[in-house]
Amino acid sequence: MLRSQTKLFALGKRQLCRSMSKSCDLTLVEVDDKTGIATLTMNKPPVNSCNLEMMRALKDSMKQIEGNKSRGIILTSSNNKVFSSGLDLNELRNPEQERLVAFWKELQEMWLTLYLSNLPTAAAINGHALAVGCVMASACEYRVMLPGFTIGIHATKFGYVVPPFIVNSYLSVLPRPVVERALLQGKIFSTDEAQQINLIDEVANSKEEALSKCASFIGSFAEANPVARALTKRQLRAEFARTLLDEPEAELKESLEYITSPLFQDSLDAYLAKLKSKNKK
Ligand SMILES: CC/C=C\CC/C=C/CC(=O)SCCNC(=O)CCNC(=O)[C@H](O)C(C)(C)COP(=O)(O)OP(=O)(O)OC[C@H]1O[C@@H](n2cnc3c(N)ncnc32)[C@H](O)[C@@H]1OP(=O)(O)O
Repeated sequence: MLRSQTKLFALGKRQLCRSMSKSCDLTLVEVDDKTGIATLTMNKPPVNSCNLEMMRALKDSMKQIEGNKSRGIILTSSNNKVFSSGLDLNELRNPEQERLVAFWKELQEMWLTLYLSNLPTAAAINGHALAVGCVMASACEYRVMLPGFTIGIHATKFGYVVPPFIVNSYLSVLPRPVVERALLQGKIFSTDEAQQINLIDEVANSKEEALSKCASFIGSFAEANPVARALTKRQLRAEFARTLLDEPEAELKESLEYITSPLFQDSLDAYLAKLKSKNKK
């Protein structure tokens, strides 16, 4: 069942099929009646930062789409400047333990749901995709990005030791030496740079074009048996998901210890202050 903060639209009929929410809709799902492809739009102003509720809405939307027998998922953003600014840093700052546990579990589950989705997945990256924003795009099978934006995992710049499943997200797209350098530098790539290293597959000049290229990619599996495709994908991806499938509690414990450490909290304070001061100048 759809959880709150998610809407399901049927594009062909242009009508709202189902809405469980009277508050802000963090995700929007539109299914194209002709192609059967679902577009999952992140819709959390101002910059699609992923707090607990956002990640839950994303996970639930993906499950809903899978349950509706759609042919594929295109992940995109309602903000034409920002695809996603990654984790909501406010969730990590002086966190309350119970919420932090729920938050981190939701990150693990949301990533597993996307990374191991039975359906073909593609990201129409119509804005900056930073940190977990980049991780979500990398978890998809195909990426189309608009020019003039940035993408990358810069966690080391704000004092975070990148956890293995995030490293693996990059490793499933990029060669190991490139991953090592990018993560250690906290490198953020321009659209052109991302295309040069194959972090993205194509560049599109508009969101419509990006969605269309993603739909063509998903359409390329028309001849594949969906069950065989899904099981083969799972087999190919299982190794990189192993830590979270087998030992989520261990990963959780390690991440929580790190997030609550003075080393990380001090770095985060400084980073957040810098982020806020940008808007006061
Ligand atoms: C714990 C680590 C786990 C694993 C390791 C690897 C993964 C890392 C985890 C993450 O994902 S941490 C998130 C890191 N993300 C960022 O550092 C992004 C920072 N944001 C930006 O660079 C910019 O906001 C932007 C390029 C995305 C968009 O720029 P612009 O359109 O100019 O918007 P503003 O900068 O004015 O932002 C509006 C508003 O939103 C606040 N904000 C932005 N990003 C975040 C965020 N990730 N979490 C919380 N809040 C965020 C920003 O401070 C502004 O707030 P005001 O109150 O000043 O309006």
